Amino acid sequence: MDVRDREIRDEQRHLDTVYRRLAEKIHEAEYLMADAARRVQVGTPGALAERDAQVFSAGRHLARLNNEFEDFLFGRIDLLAGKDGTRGPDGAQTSVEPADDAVREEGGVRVADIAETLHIGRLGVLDADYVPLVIDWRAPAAAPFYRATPVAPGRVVRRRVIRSRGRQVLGVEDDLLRPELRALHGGEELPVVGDGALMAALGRARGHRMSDIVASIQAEQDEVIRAPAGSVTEVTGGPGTGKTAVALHRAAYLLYRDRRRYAGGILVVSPTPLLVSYTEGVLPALGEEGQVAIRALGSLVEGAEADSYDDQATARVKGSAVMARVLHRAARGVLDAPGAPERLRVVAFGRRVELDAEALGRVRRQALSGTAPVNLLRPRARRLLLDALWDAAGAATRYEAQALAAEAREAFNEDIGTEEVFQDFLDAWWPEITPLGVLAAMADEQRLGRWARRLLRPREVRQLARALRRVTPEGAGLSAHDVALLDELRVLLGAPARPARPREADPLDQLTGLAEVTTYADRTAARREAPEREEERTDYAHIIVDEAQDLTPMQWRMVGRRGRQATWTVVGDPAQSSWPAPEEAAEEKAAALRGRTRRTFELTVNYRNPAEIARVADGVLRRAMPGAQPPRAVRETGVAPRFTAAATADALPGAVGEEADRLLAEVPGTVGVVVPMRRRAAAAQWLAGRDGRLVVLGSLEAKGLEYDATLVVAPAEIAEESPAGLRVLYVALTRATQRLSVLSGPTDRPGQDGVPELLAVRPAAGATAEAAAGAAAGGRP
Ligand SMILES: Nc1ncnc2c1ncn2[C@@H]1O[C@H](COP(=O)(O)OP(=O)(O)OP(=O)(O)O)[C@@H](O)[C@H]1O
Repeated sequence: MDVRDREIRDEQRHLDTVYRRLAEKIHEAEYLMADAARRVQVGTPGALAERDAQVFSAGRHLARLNNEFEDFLFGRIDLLAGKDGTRGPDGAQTSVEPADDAVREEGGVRVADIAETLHIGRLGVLDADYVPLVIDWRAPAAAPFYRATPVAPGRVVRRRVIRSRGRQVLGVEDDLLRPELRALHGGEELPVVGDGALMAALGRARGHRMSDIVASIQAEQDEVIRAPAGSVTEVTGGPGTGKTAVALHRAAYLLYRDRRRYAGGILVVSPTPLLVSYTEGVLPALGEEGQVAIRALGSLVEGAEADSYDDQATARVKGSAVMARVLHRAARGVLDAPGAPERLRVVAFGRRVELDAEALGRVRRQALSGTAPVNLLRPRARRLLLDALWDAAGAATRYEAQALAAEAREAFNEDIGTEEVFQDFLDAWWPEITPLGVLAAMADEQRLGRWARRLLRPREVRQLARALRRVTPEGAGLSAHDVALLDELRVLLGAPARPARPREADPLDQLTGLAEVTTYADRTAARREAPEREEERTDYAHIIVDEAQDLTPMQWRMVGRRGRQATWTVVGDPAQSSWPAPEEAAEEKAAALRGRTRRTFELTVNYRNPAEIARVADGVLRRAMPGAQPPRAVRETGVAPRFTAAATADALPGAVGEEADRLLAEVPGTVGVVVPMRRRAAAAQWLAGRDGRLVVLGSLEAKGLEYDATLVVAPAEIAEESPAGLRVLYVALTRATQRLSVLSGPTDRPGQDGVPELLAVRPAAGATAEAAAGAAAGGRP
């Protein structure tokens, strides 16, 4: 048996022990649940509360244990003795530095004994004597697995990544962090097997779901994941540096550190529904089923769901901060609807009393003064109308005695206020306004023009009104930018009564037969929560914003409302921004983060793109943002990107089909075809009926996603779609993990080598001619 097989066999033994222990724990949890169920009949509140606590913790535990993990156990570290030998609650030594006598000299060789071996997995498991069989990856004792480097190894001698599926160990890969030592484990030399666990992970085929990176988190990423939750953790880094992966692992880490505070209270904001479905599986794989809300920007408002896209010019108008002022005027002005009643007539004191348009206008203005939400001002408007009628009736002069006047006034309010004529008038003159109702009113160019006076240009008014005409009264045809407007309007109008919020997913719900057993805690919580359901949820404890560079000012306002008390993790890359006015967004971002202190991190290594692809993308980055530093690609595949061309628009469908088929044949996993937004629907037809591994995307939809192979179609058109077009093209070019193919369209002007003009590598400032020539060679077919 060779060393590798022997090591695999040893790890298999350990995994078997772990599963035996897990089976015992599952058995225990089931017993506790059954026991609790038997006590359902006992009625005292104390007994109920105790039973509920027991059901809850047993249920949680059972749900997590039953979670089918692909690789429950994935790591191991072999450590020298710690400096002071103290142990933490998980049984592992806490000291990061080795003991002074951990290493000894023997005949000129430095020798050390392994004093502690820790296995790292998705959950912590103790044996019956409280000795750790597996350490949870988020526990402090697991940090050296991710942090140790040959420069700063701490106590770690060997780091091992264990590849397993279900209950079977498939392989091991070791890194030796203290190669200068002769390390002994149980008197025998510590073997080292294989290399490149990280490279193996990076090279694997991609599916339609993102995988977790728990077995190969790198040191700079681990620092972000475990950063203390205070204030704002801000992470920048180029494409493929793991920002999204790190953000999701951070959510799992925060839950582990302080579940009481964060359970159900973490919101992850993603730019598109595509990215939401791509990333959705990561947290369940980390054992955090249903604990975190991942939402697209277009799905943040309950009852509204974005299902269409704006062109860039319209998006610019809708996203701009000035919209907040336009909406403020619209929310108030919308009451002056065409056809609204212009006169109020009632009978008081036996004669007719009337308020004309002018008087009504005065009452309206008075009612609307200040900033209170319009729908909440109706009672005030009603009161002011009655005041105006009372005055118009000359009633004040009829009563000399004050007490008499007050009494008469009360009777007047009662009589007139309950009269049908008055109530009908109030309903028509001050109806309850919905956010969608205001958007519909804004689709009228004339009215919008009034509300946008001196805020928007006539061309922008026309554009905005036209775009809003697409939205139906039921809310179909909304874009993600409209949803931010709706959110703003909800605040300006005052939230109308909403359907009850669905209960947070609870691990207990996953247990068969328990969904119908409500617990004491549930019942009291439901009672406590009832009044809050009327309002929009604004109480997330932590908000994670992915692709933060793309949030418009209006979107920052929307997201900010959901985290007034929250701590934040904000990840993004300015070089990938498709929003053309970053300074404007920075202001609203600062307001959303409420001046909290920021801790910034930068990720520098591109784990997605092979160097050959990164070189082509970097050329575009230099055009898009001169001086920006691209991340460092760590892999080479030896395959250069391919450049082909369709000289005319007619040739495009055939060329796209041909190239897509070629890529499907070349890679085992997914193929993404990125086309200019306006060609999205057509391209889907060109490629209809192909393998399910193939996905067609508009340029703006590619954000955050990745594919084994990417075909970028008509790069010049993508670059010309908007002022931020070059950055959008940069995004498209950085999606592939294996192959990149670029198909020139009619406006691309490819050179002799087939490389479109935009992608031809220009020398970087200060670079030598040879270096530039070398880079260009990498980009040739
Ligand atoms: N430490 C790691 N081990 C294995 N794979 C990793 C690691 N870090 C990142 N990756 C992989 O690299 C790819 C890119 O990660 P991710 O999508 O999180 O990057 P990103 O910075 O969000 O990129 P973009 O800015 O382009 O959206 C993913 O496939 C991810 O699984």
